[in-house]
Amino acid sequence: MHVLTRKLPAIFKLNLMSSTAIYHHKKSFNLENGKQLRELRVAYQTYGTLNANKDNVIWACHALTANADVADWWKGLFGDKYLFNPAEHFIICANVLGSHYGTTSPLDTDPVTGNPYYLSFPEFTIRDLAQVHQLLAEHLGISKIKVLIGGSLGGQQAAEWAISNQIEIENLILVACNAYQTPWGIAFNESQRLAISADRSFFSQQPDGGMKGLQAARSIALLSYRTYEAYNATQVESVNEKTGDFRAASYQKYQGEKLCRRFNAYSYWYLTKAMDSHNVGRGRTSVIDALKSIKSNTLVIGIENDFLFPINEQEFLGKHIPGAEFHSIKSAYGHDGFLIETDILTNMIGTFLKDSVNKKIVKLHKIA
Ligand SMILES: CC(=O)SCCNC(=O)CCNC(=O)[C@H](O)C(C)(C)COP(=O)(O)OP(=O)(O)OC[C@H]1O[C@@H](n2cnc3c(N)ncnc32)[C@H](O)[C@@H]1OP(=O)(O)O
Ligand SMILES: N[C@@H](CCO)C(=O)O
Repeated sequence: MHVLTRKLPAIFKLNLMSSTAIYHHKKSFNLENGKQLRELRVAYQTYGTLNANKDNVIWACHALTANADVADWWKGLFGDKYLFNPAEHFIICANVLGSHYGTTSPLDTDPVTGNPYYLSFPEFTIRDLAQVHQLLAEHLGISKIKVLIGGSLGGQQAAEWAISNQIEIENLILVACNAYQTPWGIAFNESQRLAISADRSFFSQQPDGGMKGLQAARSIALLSYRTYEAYNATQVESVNEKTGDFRAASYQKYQGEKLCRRFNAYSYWYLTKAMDSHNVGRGRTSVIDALKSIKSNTLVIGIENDFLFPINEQEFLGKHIPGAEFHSIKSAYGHDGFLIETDILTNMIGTFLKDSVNKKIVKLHKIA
């Protein structure tokens, strides 16, 4: 199978209007669990220019398998002709800790042993991912973010970062995410890790170890990202005569292979564990108190038929984040709709940001 022999992907497809950079954090990075990474490298991409007032920063946090090139994976919302465009904004997106698209990951060499980490990479949490964003912001001299946005695992990071209150975040946009990972979400992730660990090559500690397992993991994950309706709309057979070789089966295999062409099982393993760790209440008085501490103007968007992060999870965020607006959208795609329904997101977010500017003007008038 080609999935077992394929080389790891090139780190980035370069985007012409953007610039890609690496931040080398010169000190050790302390993880929430008390462990340390002696070296930390963060790959990030910027688009546009920071203005003189340093108040045009749009920071996007990516989901499980994406990378720093937000104009590629969130095209329609980010890019030249879109709501978040480089002519107006200074857009930043960093590849998360543990992902191999340029940031320190299990495929890197452990400076202590001189060998690649693979399964000796320390576990990390969503809070650690947010802390890495904070370090990058400090390195870039950014003390105010106009809009912090993320969907799914990206939204989890954005929520954690906002709660940490280390940087001013004027507007926070949380899409298809939650305040803590539910038993349902953890069960999906564990099932995917079971698939990976059933592939004994995962323990070979090679860059392409666990690829058959990763293929199965993506197939399981896809069921949580999509819907019954979507499969009926796209994978239904045109004839009744078949007893095998079904389209839906080939789709699952293909989607698994497609991920294996651009991802690795070790990053996937650690990132799903980070997702499981998500709980904004950990070490704080409660989940609700943590949400109540958010100071940003917040928009929460949920997808009505999101099977993985059901809409009640976003309603909960909207209810407990002070002054938050909550909206729901319909998407045939279910959870993955957050990556695809960019026209709806553009309208919703555009209106929210305009209203937020108007509210600010009214507030200033009142003060004057
Ligand atoms: C460096 C990089 O690679 S950038 C990384 C890009 N990805 C990310 O950032 C992660 C976020 N993105 C995603 O999760 C996804 O791309 C999404 C959700 C946005 C869209 O998912 P897609 O897989 O593109 O869409 P969809 O589910 O409609 O599947 C279409 C694909 O399945 C194939 N397909 C459809 N039906 C079948 C079938 N019955 N059998 C086999 N293949 C099938 C199509 O030919 C198409 O193939 P292609 O992707 O090679 O063109
Ligand atoms: N489809 C997304 C995961 C769902 O949030 C990704 O591959 O990053």
